Amino acid sequence: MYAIPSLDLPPLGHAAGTVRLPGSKSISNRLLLLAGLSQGCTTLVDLLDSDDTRVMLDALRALGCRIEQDGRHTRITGIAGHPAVDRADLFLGNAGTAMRPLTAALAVLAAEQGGDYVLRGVPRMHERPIGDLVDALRGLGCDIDCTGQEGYPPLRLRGGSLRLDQPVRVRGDVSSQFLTALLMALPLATGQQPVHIEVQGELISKPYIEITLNLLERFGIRVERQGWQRFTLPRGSRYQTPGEVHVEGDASSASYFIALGALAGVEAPVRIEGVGSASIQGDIRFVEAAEAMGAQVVSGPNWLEVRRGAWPLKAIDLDCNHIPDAAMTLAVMALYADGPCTLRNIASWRVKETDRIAAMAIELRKLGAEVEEGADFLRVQPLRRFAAASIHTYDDHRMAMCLSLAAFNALRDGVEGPAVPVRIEDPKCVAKTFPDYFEALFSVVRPLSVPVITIDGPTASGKGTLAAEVAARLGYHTLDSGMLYRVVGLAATRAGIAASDEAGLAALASRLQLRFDGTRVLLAGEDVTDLLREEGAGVMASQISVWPALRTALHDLQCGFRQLPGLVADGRDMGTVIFPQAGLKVFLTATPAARAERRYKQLISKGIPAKLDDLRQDLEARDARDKGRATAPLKPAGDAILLDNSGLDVDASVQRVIDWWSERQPFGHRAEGR
Ligand SMILES: Nc1ncnc2c1ncn2[C@@H]1O[C@H](COP(=O)(O)OP(=O)(O)OP(=O)(O)O)[C@@H](O)[C@H]1O
Ligand SMILES: Nc1ccn([C@@H]2O[C@H](COP(=O)(O)O)[C@@H](O)[C@H]2O)c(=O)n1
Repeated sequence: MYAIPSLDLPPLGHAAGTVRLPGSKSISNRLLLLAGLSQGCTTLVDLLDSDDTRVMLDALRALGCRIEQDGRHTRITGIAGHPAVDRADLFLGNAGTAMRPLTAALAVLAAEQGGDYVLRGVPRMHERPIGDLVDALRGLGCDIDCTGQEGYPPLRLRGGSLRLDQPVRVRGDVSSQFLTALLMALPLATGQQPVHIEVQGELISKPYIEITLNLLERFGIRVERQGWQRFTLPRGSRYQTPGEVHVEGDASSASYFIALGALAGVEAPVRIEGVGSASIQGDIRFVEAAEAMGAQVVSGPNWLEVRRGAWPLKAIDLDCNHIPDAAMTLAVMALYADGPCTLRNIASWRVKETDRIAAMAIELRKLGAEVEEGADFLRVQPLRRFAAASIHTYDDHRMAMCLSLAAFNALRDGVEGPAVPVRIEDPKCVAKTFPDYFEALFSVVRPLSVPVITIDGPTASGKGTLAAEVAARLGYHTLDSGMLYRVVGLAATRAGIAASDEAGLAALASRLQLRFDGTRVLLAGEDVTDLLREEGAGVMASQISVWPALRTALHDLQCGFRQLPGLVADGRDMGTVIFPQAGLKVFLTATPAARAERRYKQLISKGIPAKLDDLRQDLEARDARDKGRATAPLKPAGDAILLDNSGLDVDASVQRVIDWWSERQPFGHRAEGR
């Protein structure tokens, strides 16, 4: 996950390959609550691991459920309808799928068994209406206080007396989650008689109710329904664990990769695993909308393969009531259409993680699009000239994931102006449902060009430290090229290959069994990181790095580090030889005295004995050899910026480089958090 203030997506090209989806959020949180209320142990396989499921798990633990997690399996021992505590203060973040059903379940439990429960969340959760559910529960006899603003969380649930002679009445035209909450909670009240629910108004998002009914049935609760207006929970309904349940992939999350296939699956399809034609999720019908726009889709029970069909995409005018979450993806696909796209019946977007109609209109306009917004619709004109935009994401995972699709602007035929990057602010908001979304995206797209920053300079000038910090700030990969020469030196010593044997060293380099595990370097499976950092390894590296054949043998390996979303490479010839097209080249220096002093402190702090004078002599000898060699000598690239950090600390050096990089981006000032 990219826990950085913003993530820059360079213009992206064709896509191909396989993505495995995380578990469905809607199914995960429903299953968790049902398992938590059941008697006995339920094993959930492939449960979504995200912010929203974590708050639900925490709440269940607080109520007395035993939870064990082991790889793909989550085992929940339920409370059999009897919480271990009669008081709890539960924090539910911004998870509507936790807040609504827990409100209903705990309100009923508090009324039946006594109790005092507080449910709260992040500030946005306290702006998301829950009044219709509270009214329904109050009508049932539950005692509920809205402790902030009436009709919104936080809520305090403390007792009451259930009145079951009348049907429970709930509005269905704002959010179907209120009905879902009642359906999941009211089996708790069926001890003496059946319980009836009457929906007032036209029920929206019916597919989500179908998921609820399907999962209730797996837990032994057969709801009788008359149309979509009246539901009956039979007398004596009891949650019975089905034992093991597999959580299918998230169909809303699939929408981004379905769109990806429609936009960029040109030479090969994008394969999506975890969800398919047998899905019980309503958002699987996003496939039909994508097909209407021209996508070519083939499917199996739990997989989809999508490739580009019509191009540009075909404009649509669609009632999106049946796919409220996935429909957001259509708003960005509309930029690539052959005419205006109209998405109708999307009023529920206004009460989601943010007001999604307003947010989508604002952000699409930043890209240059003409957008018309109404109370319950959005009309988006296709875009010929994309502007580089810094996309605000409103703490809304779907805004981040949808708008990432704007980075495919170079693929639009007849697009005017240059291909532009897209900046996604607060990219970690995807943690709500798809923590590794950007990693998954990067694994299947081919970039037009991956941004590179090079940092070259003499020994102990701080290149590695600077490169690592800059990369961490930007979410980029790193290449410590000196490490590659060091590892060849170590392998050569072990294999008895002399430092003078150019051909032997080159052959050795091309068959190295190297693996990187975070910052650790594994040579034929052995972790040699600490050995490589020794000064002797640096001196050996400097001796062998003079050989052109060895440098050639390592060339492609180094280029392979250039991966999305970007690379910071440090060494001696990064800017001059390996990445001559880098977007920013820094030549980092410091006085020999400063460098020797730093290296001395570095070694001493690791408990390695060292003498300052010897270190200075060694590094000056190494500099001379690196500068004096015929091939790829140490020198600044013609277009490098010189940075002498003798008097700058690490933070100041990092800030300089970030500022230089930001100046070269088309977004204005870098977003530094919100
Ligand atoms: N600006 C700085 N001010 C003070 N100390 C620094 C600065 N930059 C780096 N250092 C320290 O200097 C030491 C050497 O830094 P680092 O290992 O990053 O250098 P390097 O140029 O990558 O070295 P080498 O070429 O040997 O790989 C480290 O202990 C690091 O913390
Ligand atoms: N791009 C590079 C990087 C390093 N070298 C040689 O390796 C030696 C060790 O490098 P460190 O950065 O890890 O200290 C260095 O002295 C160079 O001789 C190189 O040639 N090209």
